[in-house]
Amino acid sequence: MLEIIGLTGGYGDKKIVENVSFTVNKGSILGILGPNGSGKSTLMKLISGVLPATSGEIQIEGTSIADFPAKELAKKMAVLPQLHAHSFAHTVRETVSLGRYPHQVGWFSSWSTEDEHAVKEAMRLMDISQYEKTQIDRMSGGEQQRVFVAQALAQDAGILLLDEPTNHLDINHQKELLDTIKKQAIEKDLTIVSIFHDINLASMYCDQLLLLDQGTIVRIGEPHEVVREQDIETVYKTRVSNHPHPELPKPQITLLPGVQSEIVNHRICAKDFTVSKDMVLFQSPTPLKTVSSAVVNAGSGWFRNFMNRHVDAAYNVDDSVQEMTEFIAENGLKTTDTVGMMTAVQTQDVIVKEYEGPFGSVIIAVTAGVGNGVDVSKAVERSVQVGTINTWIMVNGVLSDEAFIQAMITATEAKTKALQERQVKDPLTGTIATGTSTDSCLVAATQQGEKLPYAGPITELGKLIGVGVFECTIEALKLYELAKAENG
Ligand SMILES: Nc1ncnc2c1ncn2[C@@H]1O[C@H](COP(=O)(O)OP(=O)(O)OP(=O)(O)O)[C@@H](O)[C@H]1O
Repeated sequence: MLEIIGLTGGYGDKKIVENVSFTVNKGSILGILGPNGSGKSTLMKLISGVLPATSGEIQIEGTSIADFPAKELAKKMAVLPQLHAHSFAHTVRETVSLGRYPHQVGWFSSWSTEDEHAVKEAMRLMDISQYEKTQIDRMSGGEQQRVFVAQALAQDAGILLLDEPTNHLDINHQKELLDTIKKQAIEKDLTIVSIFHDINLASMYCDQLLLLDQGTIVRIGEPHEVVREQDIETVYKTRVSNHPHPELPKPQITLLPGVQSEIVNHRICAKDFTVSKDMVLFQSPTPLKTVSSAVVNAGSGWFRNFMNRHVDAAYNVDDSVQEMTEFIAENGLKTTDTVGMMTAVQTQDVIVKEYEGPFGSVIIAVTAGVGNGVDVSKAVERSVQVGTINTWIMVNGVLSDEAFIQAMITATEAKTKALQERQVKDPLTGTIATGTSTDSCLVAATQQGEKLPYAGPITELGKLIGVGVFECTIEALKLYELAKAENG
C-alpha cells in the first residue's frame, strides 16, 4: 500500500504541488489526470523522491520512504519517467537489464538466473524480445516506450510509477500495454500510479482517478466520480460530453469542437419522401440524429437515408441484416449512412403527414400490417412472422437523449391506442392486440432549431407525436383492412 500524506513541494521557492493526500492499495491502479502544467510530473517526482518534498510524507506499508536506503527503495518502487535520460547507444536487452540494478549485490555482482528471468519476462510482456539486440536509437518512439516500460517491469518492484506510459503508442499497443499492466497489478499485487493524458483510457483501466489542477486535488474517486462533464470542462477549459462505454461501466468523454464545418440549416418536409412499390425512402440533405430498432443500423447514430422496404410475406432469409445491407448497397445508398427496415405491407399504403407545432414540425410515417397482432400482456407460444407496424417520427428540432426515449414511449402508446380503436385482435388470444411481434420505431431529429428537452404526452412535441402517430396508424390500418378485404 502506498500512502501519500499532505504532500507539498516544487522547485526552489516555487510551490507546484500543494497538500496532496491519497492512498493506493495493492493490486490497484490510480490514474493522475490534469491539464498541462497542473503538476502531474512534479507530483510523481515528489512521490519517487527525485524531488525533495517541502512537507508531507510518503509511506510504503506504513514506513516513510525517507527511512529506506536508495537501493532498498528501488527494489520497492520502479519509475517510468516522462523523459528518458538513458544512453541511446544501448541495446534493448542492455536497457531492460538496467532495471535489475537494485537487485545486484556487491561491487563484482554476478548476473543471476532470477535477473535473467526478469529481463526475459519483461521483454516478452512488452513484445520486444525480437528486438533484443537492436540499439534503441534505431527504434520508433513507440517501440522505445515499450523498452522503458519493460525496464520498469524488470525491476520487479511492488510499486510502479508511470508517467504517460502510452506516450507514442498506437491504439493496439496502448491497449496491449495497459492490459499487461492491469494484469500485472492483479496477478502480482502491484500498486500502480500512472499519469494519463487520455481521460478515456484512464477511466477504462484505473480503479481510482485523481484530477489535479494547479497542484491541488479537484476530485479523487472511482472513474464515475471523476469523469464528470462539469469538472472536466472547468479544469481543462474545454467543452466535453459524457457518455457510457459500450461494454464497461466506465464513463467516457467526447470533445465538442469549438469550430465546426458550416452546417446548412435544413428543414425536413413530408413532401421530400419518395414512395414506390419497393420502398418508402427519405433522404435528408444533412445527417439526422437517429434512434431506432431498424434491421440495418439499429441503435443510435447519425444517418442521411431512411428506407422502409417492401418484402414478400414469405420473406425468410437466415441473415436478414446481411441481405438488407446488400439491398441498400444495390440501390446505390451507402450502407454506413442508411437505416433500413422491412415490411410485408404495400409501401404505397404508407401514411406520411407533417404536423406543425410552436417549436417547428414533426413528420410521421407509418406502415401497418397486423396479421400477426400480439397482445403483449399475454404470454403465448408463437412463431415470428412478417406483419409489422413501422413508425417513423422525424423532428425539426434539437432533441435531448431523454426526448428521444420519451418520443419512443409516446409513439408506442399512441400506436397501441390506435390498435384498440380499430379493434385489432391477437389471433391467438382473441384479445385486443398491442402491436405485432416485429414492430419497429424510429425517431430522428435534425438537431437544428429549438431545443426540445422532453417529449412526454403533455409537451408540445409529445402532443404532436401522440396525435400524429395515432392518426397515421389509424389511416394505415384502414388501408391495410381495405387491401386485405380486396385480396381476400
Ligand atoms: N525543473 C523545473 N524547474 C522549475 N519549474 C518547473 C520544473 N519542472 C516543471 N516546472 C514547472 O512546474 C509546473 C508543473 O509542471 P509539471 O511538469 O509537473 O506539469 P504536468 O502536469 O506534468 O504537465 P504536462 O501535462 O505538460 O506534462 C509548470 O508550471 C512547470 O513550468
